[in-house]
Amino acid sequence: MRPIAESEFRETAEPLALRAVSVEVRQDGGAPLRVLDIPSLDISAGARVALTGPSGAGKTTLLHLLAGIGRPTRGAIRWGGLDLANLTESARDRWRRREIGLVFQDFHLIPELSILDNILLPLTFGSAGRSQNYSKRAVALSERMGLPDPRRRAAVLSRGEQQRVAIARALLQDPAILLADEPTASLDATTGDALGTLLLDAARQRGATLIVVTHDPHLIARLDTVLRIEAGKLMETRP
Ligand SMILES: Nc1ncnc2c1ncn2[C@@H]1O[C@H](COP(=O)(O)OP(=O)(O)OP(=O)(O)O)[C@@H](O)[C@H]1O
Repeated sequence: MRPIAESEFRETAEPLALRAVSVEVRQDGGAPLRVLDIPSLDISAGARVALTGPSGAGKTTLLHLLAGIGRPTRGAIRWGGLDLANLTESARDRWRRREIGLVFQDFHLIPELSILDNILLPLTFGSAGRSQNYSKRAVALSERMGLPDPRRRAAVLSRGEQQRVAIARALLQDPAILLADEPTASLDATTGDALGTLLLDAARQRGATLIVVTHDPHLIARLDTVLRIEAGKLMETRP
């Protein structure tokens, strides 16, 4: 375990390599249950990847590992030269804030805060500060997402609107890595397609790596690679 130097943060996307990664959990003190088992996985920098598979297969577990949320029981998760499994929790937190735009399955919004303040939330924890530029960018993102008045509280938003706030927040700092857990799940087909376009455009313009957990066939068809997980194992890949 070691701290991380600021010089190790990257401005450009890096290839991803998993080696002998497994995750085991213990339920009610019973025997360890292996929920993820990936001998090897390589994803090139700037790739646009769909991660699919049945409920409980391990998709969210994998996405969280890639974001440095938790560590694998065994194995290496390397973004470029940086192995997340070797970092302390606080180093992983700082790395995530700098490098990752993450859309959680359950959004992680703060209900009492406005749309705008939720979009700006990552700056509260980072060193970037809440500059005028970011406020302008947050308002612009909110508009592009078709959200209502950005002063409205998150508590009163529909699920689909909350999902759009979560996506706007992930795009705020123009990250080199975009990870999204079912980002179109709460949306009708038209809005889902529009948000898919926003995510894909954001990734393309930035040259970011985009990895999306999704069951949405329209979104899957627009991504370059499909990874399928069943019972914690990678089953097939396209192309
Ligand atoms: N901390 C934990 N303790 C016990 N079981 C866990 C833990 N974390 C994950 N699991 C189990 O690991 C499996 C994979 O969960 P995960 O949330 O990654 O699945 P998923 O493919 O994202 O499912 P869904 O599509 O329903 O969101 C599930 O069976 C889940 O119950």
